[in-house]
Amino acid sequence: SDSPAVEGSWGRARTFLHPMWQEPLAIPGGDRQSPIDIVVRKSVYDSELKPLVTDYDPQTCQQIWNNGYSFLVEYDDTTDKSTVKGGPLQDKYRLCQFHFHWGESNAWGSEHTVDRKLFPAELHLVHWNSDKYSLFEEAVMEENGLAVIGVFLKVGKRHEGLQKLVDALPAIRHKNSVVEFNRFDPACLLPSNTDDYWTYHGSLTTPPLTESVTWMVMKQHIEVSHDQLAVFRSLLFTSADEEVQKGMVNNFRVQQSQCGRTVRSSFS
Ligand SMILES: CCCCCOc1ccc(S(N)(=O)=O)cc1
Ligand SMILES: [Zn+2]
Repeated sequence: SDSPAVEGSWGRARTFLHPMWQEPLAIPGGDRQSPIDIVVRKSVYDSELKPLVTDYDPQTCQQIWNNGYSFLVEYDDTTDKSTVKGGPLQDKYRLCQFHFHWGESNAWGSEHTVDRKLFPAELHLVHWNSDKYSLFEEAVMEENGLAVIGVFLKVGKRHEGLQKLVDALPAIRHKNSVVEFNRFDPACLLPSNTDDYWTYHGSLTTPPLTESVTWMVMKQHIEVSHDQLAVFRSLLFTSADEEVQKGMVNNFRVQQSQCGRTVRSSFS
């Protein structure tokens, strides 16, 4: 059927499969898709990997909006004001947005896993190669066009820096709602140690799924409170005019095969 609601394999119960998560049949190339399970003992320590250097300007924060898959905090990427370099990167990459993926319960929600360990949520800080390209939309199609920092979230103490963002979410409950959001420093969402990470070549985890991403997944997680995550789950996939409202949960992609790729670690 073409409706997003599909018959669950258990008969009567109906599961809502968000249109985006009906995996496409053919993917361009398709041998470096994301997310994957990071098998720690198979990762290879690379002493040439440098520490990550992030330089974010909170003034470049512009808006926060619900795009029907997640909520995005968008930054002004018309200049090199908020950037990442170093690590596995040869060039400088400009921050354009960050967003999260989470589950309906604290038992799952992350896109990447570490030795099959699931986290309740995962933060993605999305950057594009401004040394080689002039627009995100251009870089998204290119081999080394994007660099995404992944940070795992665990349930624990309240994250004071996150709260400003959590307080803005009720205003963007529905798909396509936007509110102005300024002066947010994404560095507050990074773990204290950003020297230890895994890196591999992969793809976007939502359409267009292009294989243009250098992934840098932080070894150290950050902690957020149960209540803060509950507000993420109060968002909706659907716009205000839709007859059936669907809670924005489980907005993660199924894991993809490693296809012989090597995951490198910056730590031994
Ligand atoms: C040409 C427009 C493309 C819009 C889509 O952009 C994305 C999609 C996924 C990711 S993720 N989950 O892999 O970090 C980052 C950015
Ligand atoms: Zn993402």
